Amino acid sequence: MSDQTQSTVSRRGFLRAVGVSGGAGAMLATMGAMGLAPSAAASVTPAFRAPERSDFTLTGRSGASVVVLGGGIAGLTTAYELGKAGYHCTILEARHRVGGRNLTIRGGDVETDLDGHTQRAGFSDGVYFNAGPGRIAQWMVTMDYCRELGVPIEVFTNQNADAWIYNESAGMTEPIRYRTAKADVYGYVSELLAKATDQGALDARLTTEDRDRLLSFLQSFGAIGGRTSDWAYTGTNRRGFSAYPGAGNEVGTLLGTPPALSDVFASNVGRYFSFEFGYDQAMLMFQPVGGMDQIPRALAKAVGGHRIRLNAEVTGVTDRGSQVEVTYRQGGRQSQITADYCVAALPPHLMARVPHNLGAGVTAALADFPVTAAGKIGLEYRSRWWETDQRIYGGITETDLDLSHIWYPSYGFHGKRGLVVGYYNTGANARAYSGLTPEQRRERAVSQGAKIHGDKYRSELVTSYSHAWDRTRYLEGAWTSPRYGTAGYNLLLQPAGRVYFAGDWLSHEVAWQHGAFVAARSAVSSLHQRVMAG
Ligand SMILES: Cc1cc2nc3c(=O)[nH]c(=O)nc-3n(C[C@H](O)[C@H](O)[C@H](O)COP(=O)(O)OP(=O)(O)OC[C@H]3O[C@@H](n4cnc5c(N)ncnc54)[C@H](O)[C@@H]3O)c2cc1C
Ligand SMILES: CC(C)CC(=O)C(=O)O
Repeated sequence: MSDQTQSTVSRRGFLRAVGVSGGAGAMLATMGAMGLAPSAAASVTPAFRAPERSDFTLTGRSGASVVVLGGGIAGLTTAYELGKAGYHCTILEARHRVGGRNLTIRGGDVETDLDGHTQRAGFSDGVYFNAGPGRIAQWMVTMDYCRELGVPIEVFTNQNADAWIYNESAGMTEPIRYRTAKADVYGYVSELLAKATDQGALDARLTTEDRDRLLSFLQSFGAIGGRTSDWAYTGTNRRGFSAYPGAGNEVGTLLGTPPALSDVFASNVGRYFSFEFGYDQAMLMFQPVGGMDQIPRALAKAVGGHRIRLNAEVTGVTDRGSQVEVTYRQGGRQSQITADYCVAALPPHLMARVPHNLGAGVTAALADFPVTAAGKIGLEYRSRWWETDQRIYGGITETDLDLSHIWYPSYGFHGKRGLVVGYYNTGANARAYSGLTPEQRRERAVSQGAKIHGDKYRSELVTSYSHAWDRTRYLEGAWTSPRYGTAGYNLLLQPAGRVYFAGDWLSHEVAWQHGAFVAARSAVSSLHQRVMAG
């Protein structure tokens, strides 16, 4: 999904979550962001409460049997929650490990993709690479599962004033720090708006009181001069220093004067600023200590290893009326399992290919989820030069290169080695990388990243591992774009006979584990209600 779509959806989602709709909500959010007087807002604003802890329990117990297809977050959660209520669940997972897209790569891990490229990760002890999910927002139910399952968490730095922005297509030859880019963009935008306001251009929209409040807000927001200096932006220490202030009379050396207004806008650095406003990407964000796969590992432990069959590829689903029969291939042999119910938690485009007797409408609906490609590379370095030489401790560098984003680790600060995510891209950029060999991907990522970070980006590199989600067997994509509101989407929210569906693709939080958790809860609730009704 595009950044624009993402942020539009994000804002709408936020307002809906706090029970504010339409123009009033937008106005209040804008006023809040501007720090304007809340007097009018207070009378119409419901309390802006954070979502409370969201633990889940089914009321009543059952000994019914359930076969769960897929051991990703949704499949594991299904078995975990039903298991708490007494059900007998068996998970069939095609891969050699649970977790699905929640995949953490460590030294010694071996993965072969659909093109036959085999990679054995050579990462050092203690170094890991989250090839799929990397961050969790505070409000997400994922946090509740971490708490309930005893998975320790730590802050994931999703935004860093000292990380870089690099827009090669705008003619930049040097990266610029986020803090510098922000100071200049906010400064010039504030200057323009203050001038327009003061010259009366907005009088139809503003009362005299509004105008004064807006001008006062802009002065502090953009660090601009006052009326006597025509609200000019001339730079500020928010841009940073080339030599930071020190002892005695060392006042420091400011990072020069800002480029001209027109050059700042031409550099297009401002396109990245809205990211951190997203309700799903705003700091603080979190990650499990030791790797994202601590979540599926903990779920699998709670479910019980004896209930999980790995390397078990589902090959058929037949609803027999009073039971469901599932065939699967494991160790070169076809096997069969029969249960009272089935929860299918496979990616929809793959479930569509599994032979079944649930009807052509179900197949058509499952096949109607457009799939997005995404890819990441983990680059292990023998030194943490981004911390020692560039003073970047976590966070993300944004670029218009085809590598898109570079992530610095949010763990192991000041350690000996560390892992940088050298690209995290989607769509056409991801497909361009997934069509390469792992060696070619690494070369492309390193030669691009070196434009921003210099020679050490290559010379300090020890080893790498890249993951192409569209070329990953049993997943064949990073996430889908559901066609919400269509008959097909709604059909899959209902059981097809004794078969229920679950996965992030049946939620409004696609591409987030939160979506997989809540979709599993929904399927489980619906199944349990039916069982309890007898
Ligand atoms: C690059 C990337 C970045 C992401 N970033 C984040 C993030 O920062 N934070 C976040 O919370 N989420 C993130 N996500 C999304 C998150 O990974 C998913 O929402 C979540 O893991 C989906 O879980 P699921 O159980 O619905 O599906 P899946 O993980 O797709 O599980 C489906 C399972 O079915 C199995 N399967 C497939 N075919 C068969 C078969 N025939 N028989 C048996 N089993 C089969 C698969 O092996 C898999 O285990 C990201 C995803 C990607 C790819
Ligand atoms: C497209 C994003 C929403 C995927 C994701 O969950 C993430 O990288 O944070």
